Amino acid sequence: MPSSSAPTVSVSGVTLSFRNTRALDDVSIRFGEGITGLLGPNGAGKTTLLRILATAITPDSGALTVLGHDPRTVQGRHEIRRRLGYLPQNPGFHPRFTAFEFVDYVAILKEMTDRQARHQEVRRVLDTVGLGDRRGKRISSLSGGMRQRVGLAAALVGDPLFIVLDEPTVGLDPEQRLRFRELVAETAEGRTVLLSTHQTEDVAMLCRRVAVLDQGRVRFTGTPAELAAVAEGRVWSSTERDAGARAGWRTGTGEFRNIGDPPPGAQVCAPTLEDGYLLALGDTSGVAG
Ligand SMILES: Nc1ncnc2c1ncn2[C@@H]1O[C@H](COP(=O)(O)OP(=O)(O)OP(=O)(O)O)[C@@H](O)[C@H]1O
Repeated sequence: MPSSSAPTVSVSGVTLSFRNTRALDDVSIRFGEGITGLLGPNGAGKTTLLRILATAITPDSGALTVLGHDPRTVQGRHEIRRRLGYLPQNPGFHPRFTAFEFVDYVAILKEMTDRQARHQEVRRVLDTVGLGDRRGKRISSLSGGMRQRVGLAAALVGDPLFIVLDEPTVGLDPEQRLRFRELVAETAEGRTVLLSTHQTEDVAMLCRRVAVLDQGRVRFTGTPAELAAVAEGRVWSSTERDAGARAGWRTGTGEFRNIGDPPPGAQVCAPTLEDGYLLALGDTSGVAG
């Protein structure tokens, strides 16, 4: 994916299967500094791609570099891990850990051996995510939004250059989502962030670039505005459900919003990112870039 800055992550022809499931099929994507959104429905392969980039698993074939290092080599994996912040979908918090203990534990795994410097860093990242005054609280006693912030703090420890966030806004209420997005936007400065989500709102509000993944394949890469433009002239309203539409749904006004190829004389509407995303799913004609 072209970017205004040089790509820091480059994935080329990556394929990975789990038994009979091809989770990723010839995936190529490049991105640089700033936040790139990885949008896709459940089972699209987002987590699998993130886990590969986080050096947790290795693809069956294809090439990739992260910050100039190849995760297929031992040395490359080591170099990437030293510069990586990873918030997995289920961070596996030990419920009896306090926020401080959990982030400290992650800092130890990141080889921060100087206890005093490490504790200072743990306090810094907990302050960054607004949990400085809760650091002694057990994770089991924190709200979902606060737990996600503990996860983000753990991803930020050690000041990583590449941050991977796997569906970080799932389960958050609208206010928590806003707060979390703000935090991610602030921490993305000067870093490469890859954020997987199935919420187009996350992408619209946060991302400089976006890739759509569906059934293990890249269906689109570009800017959020370019993704919305995929639906230009392909969204129309009608009073009855339009059987010829690829998809249609009733809106708050009682009218139907349809996407696909509009019939002659249709009342065409301005497209949204969501329309572009829905059209990009499973539709590669003139879309993948
Ligand atoms: N460890 C595994 N063993 C077997 N199949 C797997 C494994 N991990 C993922 N898959 C399968 O690979 C496909 C892609 O899964 P993946 O979790 O990467 O998708 P996703 O886009 O992250 O979905 P979700 O939004 O539901 O997390 C799915 O069909 C999934 O069932």
